[in-house]
Amino acid sequence: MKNNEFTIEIKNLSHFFGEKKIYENLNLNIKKGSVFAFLGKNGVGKSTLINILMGYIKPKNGECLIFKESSFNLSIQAKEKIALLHEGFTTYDFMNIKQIEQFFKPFYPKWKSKVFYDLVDLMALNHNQKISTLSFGQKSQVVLGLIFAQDAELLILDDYSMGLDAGYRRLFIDYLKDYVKNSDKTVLITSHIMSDLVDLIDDIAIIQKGGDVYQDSMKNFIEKFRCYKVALNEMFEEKDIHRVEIHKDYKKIYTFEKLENLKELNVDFEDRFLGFVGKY
Ligand SMILES: Nc1ncnc2c1ncn2[C@@H]1O[C@H](COP(=O)(O)OP(=O)(O)OP(=O)(O)O)[C@@H](O)[C@H]1O
Repeated sequence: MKNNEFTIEIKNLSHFFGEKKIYENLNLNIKKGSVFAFLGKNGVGKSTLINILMGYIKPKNGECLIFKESSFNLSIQAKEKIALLHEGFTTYDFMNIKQIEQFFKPFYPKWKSKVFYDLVDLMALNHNQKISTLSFGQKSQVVLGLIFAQDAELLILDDYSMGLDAGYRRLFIDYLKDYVKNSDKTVLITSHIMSDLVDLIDDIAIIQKGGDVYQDSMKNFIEKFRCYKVALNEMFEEKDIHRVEIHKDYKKIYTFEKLENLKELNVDFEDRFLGFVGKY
């Protein structure tokens, strides 16, 4: 983290779809130079937040600031500094690889053609191949090339992993690490693939159905949110327990408390995340 400036400020944000509450009075600050992950199960409102941040949806209440400007009314100068990868992003399918690079280039003052071709050429495709004829994963790779080539100050990646194979996903994460290293670039990321993310992320917000949001640094969450394996008949005070997971011969207790005389299990981030939000 480079300083105390915020790239994104979300203030008292509330949003509903009809009767359905997505958030109520959500407050989040995303520090300049940090990687922030917005996590949660399917359908809790991750993409909705990104839609609000990009000005596609007007929230019922509250405001979001990006580079200190209202997200609903961003200037062109601010938009030029944001690269957005949206879930289900479709490119201009009728163009070929070369044409799409040429098409995007004039919109972004800091465009880096080399970055685009470095990424795309890893697939060893002919630059004259039409986007519509690429496989789903190959399309995603072209899209990521278009995103990184923008050299944006703020990267917003909504479910970046769609369709990428394991090798390319890792390559992408390595690219992202380089992108943020020694720079003031800020990244907001949502993903369902947790194992990729742990080393990369500074801060997390875990959103739950009904709008409850947990916020902390990744480091604190991993340190403070504990898992214990205990006998089925062992009883605990409700205040000590975040979630109980019942197995055939034992149960797992997930908690922010340090429970004396119990053996803490060494679980990975994905287990902790699932212990926090529940599996189903
Ligand atoms: N325009 C809309 N009208 C009504 N409901 C909507 C609309 N857009 C989203 N929703 C609902 O709001 C909730 C949040 O949707 P959203 O797409 O933000 O979830 P998400 O966390 O990104 O999910 P996923 O992980 O599956 O991508 C869902 O229940 C969805 O059905």
